[in-house]
Amino acid sequence: MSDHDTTRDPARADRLLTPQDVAHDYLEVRGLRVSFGGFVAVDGIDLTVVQGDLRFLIGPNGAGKTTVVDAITGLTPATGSVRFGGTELIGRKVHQVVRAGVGRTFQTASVIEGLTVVQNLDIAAGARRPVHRLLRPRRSVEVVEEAMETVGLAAERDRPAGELAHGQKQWLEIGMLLVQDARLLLLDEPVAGMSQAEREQTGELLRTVGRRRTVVVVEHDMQFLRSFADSVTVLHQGSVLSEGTVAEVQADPRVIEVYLGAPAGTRGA
Ligand SMILES: Nc1ncnc2c1ncn2[C@@H]1O[C@H](COP(=O)(O)OP(=O)(O)OP(=O)(O)O)[C@@H](O)[C@H]1O
Repeated sequence: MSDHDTTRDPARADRLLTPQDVAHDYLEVRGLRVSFGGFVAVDGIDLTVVQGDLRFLIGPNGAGKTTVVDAITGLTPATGSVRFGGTELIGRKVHQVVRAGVGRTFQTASVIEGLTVVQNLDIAAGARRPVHRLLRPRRSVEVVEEAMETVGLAAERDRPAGELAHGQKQWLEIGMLLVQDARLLLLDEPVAGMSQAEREQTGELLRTVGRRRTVVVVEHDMQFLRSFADSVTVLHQGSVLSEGTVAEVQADPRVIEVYLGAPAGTRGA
């Protein structure tokens, strides 16, 4: 764990889930296809991600990374199959995908700036709570407290989210996914704009969270990827170009040609 990481309690992240929650969890994408008008943005992608394998999704600008996340989460119509926890997600509405245990963050944090950390988490906890659990606030309080510890924001609980540092807002968003019982987390450029110290803390947080959840990280930051990725999928022009460990992918001539060898600006770094 990083030197900066004094407030997190990894055991708490695990206590948010029961063994039954995670028994069948893995993401299985088959033949995923998305087209906008006549333009095919995602062209028949296969992707399998298991719990405990911190997967990074990389590729040049326009490769289709965000569109894949949009398709999995129901924001963009798609064909093919996306299964998580035994549930088919294609054709489901956004709120149904959330109920199936899938959560995402966006490139720009979407916390409610005028509300405090704890209020943001409370709202997120309520969003997915089934009606029969609305009458059980104590469990919700516990879940919120545990999530706050996990993401290292317990000391900031009563601060308005708008006053948080950039990195802290991203951690709050991840906390909001934890209280929603998200078991598949899809994170779009979580360390963009962060300081080095914040990146390290975020990496450690993702490791902790990813131990018992399925986590996919869309990221351009190669240093961050080298430090924290367990495995990598490289997209190019809507298809999977390469997949493997960081070392395997970095040594793949096709990846060097279209991505790693490209000027940093075209990688969106
Ligand atoms: N709503 C849309 N309508 C039309 N084309 C779109 C739409 N959304 C994305 N695209 C196109 O689909 C392709 C894939 O875009 P996407 O945003 O998924 O790429 P990306 O790999 O996430 O890129 P970046 O690294 O720049 O975020 C691009 O050519 C993009 O212009």
